[in-house]
Amino acid sequence: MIRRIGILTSGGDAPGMNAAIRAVTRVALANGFEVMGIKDGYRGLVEGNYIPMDKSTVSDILNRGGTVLGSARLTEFKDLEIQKKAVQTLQNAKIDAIVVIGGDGSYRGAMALTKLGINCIGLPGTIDNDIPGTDFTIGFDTALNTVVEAVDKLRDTSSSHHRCSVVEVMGNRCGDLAVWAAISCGAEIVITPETGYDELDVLERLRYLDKAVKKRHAIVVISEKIADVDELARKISQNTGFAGRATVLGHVQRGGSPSPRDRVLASMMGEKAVDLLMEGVGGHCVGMIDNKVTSMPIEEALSSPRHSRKDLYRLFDRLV
Ligand SMILES: Nc1ncnc2c1ncn2[C@@H]1O[C@H](COP(=O)(O)OP(=O)(O)OP(=O)(O)O)[C@@H](O)[C@H]1O
Ligand SMILES: O=P(O)(O)OC[C@H]1O[C@](O)(CO)[C@@H](O)[C@@H]1O
Ligand SMILES: [Mg+2]
Repeated sequence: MIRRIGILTSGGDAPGMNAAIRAVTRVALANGFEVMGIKDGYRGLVEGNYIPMDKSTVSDILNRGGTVLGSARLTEFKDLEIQKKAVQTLQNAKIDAIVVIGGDGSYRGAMALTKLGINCIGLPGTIDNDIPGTDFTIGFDTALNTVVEAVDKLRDTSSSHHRCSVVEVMGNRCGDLAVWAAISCGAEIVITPETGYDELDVLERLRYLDKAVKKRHAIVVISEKIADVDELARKISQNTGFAGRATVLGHVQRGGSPSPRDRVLASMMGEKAVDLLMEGVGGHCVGMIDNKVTSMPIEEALSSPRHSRKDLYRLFDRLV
């Protein structure tokens, strides 16, 4: 019988994590559970850094970016001995179950704890949209809005100066932020882990857009960890009619007030997490698939292939 539920946020923070914390807390309290907030992800969990949560603790956080519980990366949490220590600390604090809000790495920690007897439910909180088992992660929509706003602004100035803006977006080896932004902004080129990267092709295409199509500007949206964007911008200036400029959007993409869509997604997922724990389920993650809140074992989610994005890339190609 579960009496006290813990909540933690782990990995890179994402807008909407607070909405999830609020939903888990309020639904759990309404069902008669006690709730403890665990600070700074698995680090706070191991150190016993816990705070009691009541209804007012989660007031005024729905609209706030980041995570009020703090987040961290603790590599040592992969170690079985550390996990056992964490379980002991949780038992001392009488925490019987945990909702883990984070990415795939955080899910693995949740799976490990469940195997050691603490039922955990994972909620997908990351701007990268790189977690299998859900169509959308909490934070993706807000980050996409941030990227689109920035690219729209870059387009204005690029157009005035006959420039090509190379915009690097996050994604941690997942191209979703880049391709969704590229479609939303009418970018000329998108480069992601899915498209691959050939510098000569990019330069040739830009020369064509300049000379044949007579574009006043060009936008290249590129996922992080693929190329040195300053170097690419230099090559564009040297080898095409555009002056190249690179912008790395960086951590600005992780902040900001969550979009209504992320708030609702997080709230629905938070509710589902508590429902699952009440049913005695552990080691599952919550997802939104075809507009329905679902759940599946974390193991299954992490081993299933990601949905194909072919349709999105085909659409992009047909629109340029
Ligand atoms: N295999 C694992 N076993 C146990 N714990 C893990 C494992 N992998 C990661 N973790 C824990 O989860 C934390 C977060 O993982 P990671 O840094 O991969 O981020 P994430 O949850 O994938 O989020 P994001 O990628 O969006 O930033 C790690 O610092 C570690 O504490
Ligand atoms: O905040 P950090 O540790 O620099 O991590 C950055 C990484 O985290 C994310 O923002 C979220 O996973 C990735 O997009 C990015 O690669
Ligand atoms: Mg990850």
